[in-house]
Amino acid sequence: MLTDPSLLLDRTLIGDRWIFAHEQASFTVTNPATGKPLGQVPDLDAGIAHQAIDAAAEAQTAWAALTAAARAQILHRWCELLRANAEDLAIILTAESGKPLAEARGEIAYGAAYIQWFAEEARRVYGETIAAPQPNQRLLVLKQPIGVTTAITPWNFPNAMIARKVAAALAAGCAMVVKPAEETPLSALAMALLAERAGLPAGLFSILTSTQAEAIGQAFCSHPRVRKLSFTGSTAVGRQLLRQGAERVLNLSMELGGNAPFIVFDDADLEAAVEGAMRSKYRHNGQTCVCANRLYVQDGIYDAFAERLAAQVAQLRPGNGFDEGVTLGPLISDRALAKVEAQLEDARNQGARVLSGGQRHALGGTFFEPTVLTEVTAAMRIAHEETFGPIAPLFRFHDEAEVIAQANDTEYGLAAYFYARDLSRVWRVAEALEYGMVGINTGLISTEVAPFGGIKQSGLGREGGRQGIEEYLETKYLCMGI
Ligand SMILES: NC(=O)C1=CN([C@@H]2O[C@H](COP(=O)(O)OP(=O)(O)OC[C@H]3O[C@@H](n4cnc5c(N)ncnc54)[C@H](OP(=O)(O)O)[C@@H]3O)[C@@H](O)[C@H]2O)C=CC1
Ligand SMILES: O=C(O)CCCC(=O)O
Repeated sequence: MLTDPSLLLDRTLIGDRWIFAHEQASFTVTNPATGKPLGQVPDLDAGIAHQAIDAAAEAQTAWAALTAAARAQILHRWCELLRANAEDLAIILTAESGKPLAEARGEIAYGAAYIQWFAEEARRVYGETIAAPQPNQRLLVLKQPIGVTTAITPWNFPNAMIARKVAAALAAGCAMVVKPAEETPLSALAMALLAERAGLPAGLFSILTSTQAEAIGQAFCSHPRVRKLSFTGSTAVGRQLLRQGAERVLNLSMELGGNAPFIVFDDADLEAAVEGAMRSKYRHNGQTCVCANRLYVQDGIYDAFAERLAAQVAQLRPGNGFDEGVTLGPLISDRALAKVEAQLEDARNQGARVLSGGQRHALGGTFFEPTVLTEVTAAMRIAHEETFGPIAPLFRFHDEAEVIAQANDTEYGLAAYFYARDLSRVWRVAEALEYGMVGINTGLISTEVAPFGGIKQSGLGREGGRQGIEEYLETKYLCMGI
């Protein structure tokens, strides 16, 4: 099935050494759509994490000493290889994540775009001079790479979440050791192989395939050479890593959970709002941190919106991501399925009405019917918890102040969306929403050129945009007497 079968790996790269699954403990990667095994990868422990970090420390100094242009050249080559092998990478990604092939192709393009972006940004790292308070002083600010960095990434974007961390780190002159999610290590391994083929020196990008997430997290937080940890995943694990990192005052970037409100005002373009809701809610079957989680619709168009949304949702086709016409894959795990079912049951018990879907899909496994719920209220679990699944709960609201208060009534602050045409309202609402990212009359906000990240308990720091490389740079002030 793959044009280049060597991209499907049963070994991982630690420093300059490829470690094979058969050499030691290993684990099986399965296709969530079929439950069938895809292969074995090494199950590495904290001891190997230390080795990877030591190798990173050894390689990083020489890497940082290269010119930005030289680092950029290797990143550009890596990006070209990702693009040249895009179809194979998308196939691997669909197989391990369940994402429909068209979405997987989109993710490979998205990941490659981050690598290109940071290859370009490598040459745009600027210091500054400051007007000195004394005539015999000169004050300067330098930017220097932070050093050895680590990352822990989730299963929902097995390529792009790694790409946007490691490309920024490498561009800045850092090395990175990555622990990918246990469910989706194969995309990460293919990326590492292509980085090696692009000429990236050994040690700068190691992949720790492992089922021992907690021990690896502890190794990343405690090893004295590690200067930074960048994490994407649940808020609960993010909090734990923040606590662990506090011991060494570790530099931490956190991209955590969301509970995105999607607000439709009476004056919105109804068709556009429905289309935006479909894109935002059902991307990767609802399993992204920026997916619409709570849909607030104003009284005047509530029924029309609900009816149109349900009609669109009925067109979605769950199935194996490799099958023609499939638009929704399975949920990633039984745990994810149980969470979706529990939220749905709670909502129903408290009076929500199922307009469409509402149960496990006839396909079995972890497939769930795309669902639209009406008459949802703030008392329900679904109003407060991230769903990470294909349920669109519709809340009814009357006025702007009320919906802003409800939208902000959450510990999360990642993405928010709204549809409105009145220009004054657009500004008011955009400014009042307590979120790191706001989509206005659009359901898709992600791009490599803009800063991605959240406020409140959705995270710390930004990825992508010109801000992304800053996360991997230290600021050094020089005070010179002359
Ligand atoms: N912000 C986002 O993009 C994401 C948010 N989520 C949210 O989190 C929920 C649960 O998803 P889940 O996949 O379990 O997310 P987790 O936060 O558990 O997993 C994300 C990554 O963290 C690793 N990890 C897990 N526990 C620890 C630990 N104690 N120390 C260090 N690393 C750890 C995981 O490894 P391993 O795979 O080996 O367990 C994985 O690589 C979702 O339903 C969703 O609400 C989930 C994924 C992404
Ligand atoms: O869900 C996530 O893990 C965030 C990535 C989504 C995106 O970049 O749009």
